[in-house]
Amino acid sequence: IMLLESILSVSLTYKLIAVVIILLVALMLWSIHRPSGMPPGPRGFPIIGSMLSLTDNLHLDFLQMAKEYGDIFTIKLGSHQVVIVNSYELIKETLVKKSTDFAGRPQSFTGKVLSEGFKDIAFSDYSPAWKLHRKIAHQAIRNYASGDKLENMMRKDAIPLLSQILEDNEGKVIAPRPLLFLTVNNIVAQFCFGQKYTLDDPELKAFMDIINDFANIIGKGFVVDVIPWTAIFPTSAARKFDKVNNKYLGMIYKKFCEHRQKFDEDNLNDLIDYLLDAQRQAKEENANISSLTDTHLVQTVSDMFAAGIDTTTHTMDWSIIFLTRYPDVQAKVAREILDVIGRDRLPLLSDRPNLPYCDAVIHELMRIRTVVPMSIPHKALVDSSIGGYLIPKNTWVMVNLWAVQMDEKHWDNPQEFRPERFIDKDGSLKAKQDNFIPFSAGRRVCLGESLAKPEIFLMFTYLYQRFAFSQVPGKALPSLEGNLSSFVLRVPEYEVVVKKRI
Ligand code: HEM
Repeated sequence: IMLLESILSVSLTYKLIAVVIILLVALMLWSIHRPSGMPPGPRGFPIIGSMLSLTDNLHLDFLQMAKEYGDIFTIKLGSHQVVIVNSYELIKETLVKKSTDFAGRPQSFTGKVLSEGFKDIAFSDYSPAWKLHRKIAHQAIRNYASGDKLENMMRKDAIPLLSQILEDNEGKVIAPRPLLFLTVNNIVAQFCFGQKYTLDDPELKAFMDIINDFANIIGKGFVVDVIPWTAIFPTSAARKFDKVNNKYLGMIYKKFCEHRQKFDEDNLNDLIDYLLDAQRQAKEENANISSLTDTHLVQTVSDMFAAGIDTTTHTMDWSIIFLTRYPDVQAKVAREILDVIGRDRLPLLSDRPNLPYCDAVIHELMRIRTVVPMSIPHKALVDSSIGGYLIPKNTWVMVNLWAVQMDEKHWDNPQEFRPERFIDKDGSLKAKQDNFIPFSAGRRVCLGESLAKPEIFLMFTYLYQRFAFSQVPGKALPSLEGNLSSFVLRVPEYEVVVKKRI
């Protein structure tokens, strides 16, 4: 009897093991299963999908994969099927023609922490609250950071400070990054909360460290964003991320509270004032303020601040790197500015139509090193399609802006830095071009485009009117290779020699 019992129990154990193995295999097969009708692509491994085949520079990986799988393909990242769209036509179908279908945002772990539960603009899903905050932020840009307001802000404070520092360093080797950060920070911080900084201000340094820390910690994303159950293993990176995020939000909350204390509805000066006034109006009208809580307001400021500084600083960094490598282009830019504007006054926004070469160089810089090359991930809000392929509801969709701006079918020798490609036969800037969408397109198009474009134009023309940048003697030219990290194509540390031009 004992022998029979042990045989039965062994076989029961084996049966159980067999059942577990079958379930695991089924789970693994299910995890790499792709609904039929979706775009083709690599199958990947169970659980991790194709994560191991990706580098930091996703835009380059995806461009390479498009050669094998086509302009639209599906890749499994952890537990998510992600559709990658690589051509202008298909991106237009996704973001413009089917704008509402794909206006969602994946509800990622990182996004949730950064946005205190998706109460911001950039990470929150398509919703009435998102629409409301986009509208308010847009109006605030129009009121406080466009046209004359922006021009005056830059001429009065941000640019003289930058000029002074560069003049003090005449003929010396400089690292432009902190100076560009200071300038852009002064513009965005003035717009957001009326603050100006000097280079040695500890608060400026704290903001700069926070933005660098975010870039280093978040990198291409956390595993937990694509394999959510790994959240049960708190990593040191996750702890560091929490710490930096709390420090950052703490600084924005401080500005917010200071503004609340001295709020005067008849004297609105910046984004925070404007948001507080929107909240006040909603309260007075007894409207539902569930999407105008203090957290929502702080999150709008946090988004504008974070999205507005890194992008523009790195665009200006790329300008110095390319124009140092192409001194003939730099000389031509300076000649055009001096011919049209002269030496005695600073450039104005109204000079733009008369500076087509400068405009073409800015366009070419934003084409060849688009600073947000993979945009921000989108999500299908309904069952839809792209290029005839099925895209089920909730699928993550990423558009490869880099692939569009490097498309050999549209751009002649796209790797070549050639501003003339944006100039017409009659010498003027070409009209709006297809295949040039550095700010993305459709409902989620960059909210700060109307601030970034004039800001970059003014900074660019101010800089090259007054200063020349050149290679540090005996040192290699700064690298043209960027590194994609938390959405931005970052410039590696670099140095140049600065000389006064006028
Ligand atoms: C060179 C400068 C900039 C570039 C190239 C750029 C590019 C982009 C891109 C590609 C997106 C993603 C659009 C999408 O999801 O399809 C985006 C979103 C966004 N940008 Fe910018 N950006 C720049 C500057 C700015 C500035 C100056 C601000 C604000 C002051 C800003 C605020 C935002 C916000 C809030 C979003 C999220 C919009 C939403 O989800 O509805 N950006 N930007």
